[in-house]
Amino acid sequence: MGSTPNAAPQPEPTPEPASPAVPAPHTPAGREGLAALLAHPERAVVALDFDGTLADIVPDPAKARAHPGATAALARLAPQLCAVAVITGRPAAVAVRLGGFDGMPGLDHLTVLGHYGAERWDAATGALHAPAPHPGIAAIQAELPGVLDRSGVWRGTWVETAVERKGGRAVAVHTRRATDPQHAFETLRGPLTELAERHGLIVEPGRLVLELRPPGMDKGVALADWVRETGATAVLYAGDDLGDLAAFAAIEKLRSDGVGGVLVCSGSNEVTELAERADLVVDGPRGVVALLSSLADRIGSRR
Ligand SMILES: O=P(O)(O)OC[C@H]1O[C@H](O[C@H]2O[C@H](CO)[C@@H](O)[C@H](O)[C@H]2O)[C@H](O)[C@@H](O)[C@@H]1O
Repeated sequence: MGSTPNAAPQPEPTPEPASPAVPAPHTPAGREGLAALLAHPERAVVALDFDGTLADIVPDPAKARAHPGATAALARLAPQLCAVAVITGRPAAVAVRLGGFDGMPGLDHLTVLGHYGAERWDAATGALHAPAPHPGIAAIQAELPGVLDRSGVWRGTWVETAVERKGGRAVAVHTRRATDPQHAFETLRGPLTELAERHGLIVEPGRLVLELRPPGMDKGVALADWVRETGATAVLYAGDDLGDLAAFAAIEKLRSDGVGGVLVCSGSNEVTELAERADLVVDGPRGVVALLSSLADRIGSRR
């Protein structure tokens, strides 16, 4: 048997692209937290914010969706960890729908803590636990048109789409589509704070949004309770907005109690406070997907 003289030369097989390394935190505490997570992933948890972290920011909140690849990356990582959660200002059911989480293989034990932790949805049971609406919300909805009208900050078109009703449990006033979004945000902040306080509510400022919601819960309380419930020895949290600072503070506290922690900022030019406190800054939701994928690859390669 000789070789076939006229056979076309076979191309060299293309090597599998090497999976990118897990990005290194720039702080010693973050490196320690990541080392703890990688040493015992089965005892580690990952929690993520939704808008701006798992989903790109878009002008219409109803049109937000998980960044392409985000849900799949989380689903690949989740079975290798003790637990994963999404902690969001959205109603839990809305985040589940926008994220495409329900029924996603790999996310069968996902927990979604909505309304800053006041609501809870568990993929394992499909059950949604939500408190009764705060009575102040109905009063606010009635007074809000007058307050917005008196502020005089819009040009007639955006105000109809500025109010997000959030299932009757909170009201978010968005200024992203105003003629001058930052000016509208600053002009509305005082009157909306006065309105909220008069009805026993608080104002949660976010990325060109002022949310009027019940007090008594925040992402820090929600994250700390959930981490305690899982018994995790390491936790990574990723967020992008001011509401995520409470979760960062909770991780700093957990670290002082001996739990490894990694603070990840999904970077943007709209909010700088998180980047200043984070152990690792990634390039928005795209960077979060890359981080989740690199963790899934790294942990998976050792099994
Ligand atoms: O905790 P999160 O998951 O970050 O949710 C916080 C608020 O995010 C949403 O608003 C933001 O995303 C919108 C869609 O991209 C964008 O239009 C808006 O400017 C952002 O502030 C959401 O609409 C709010 O209800 C959430 O409370």
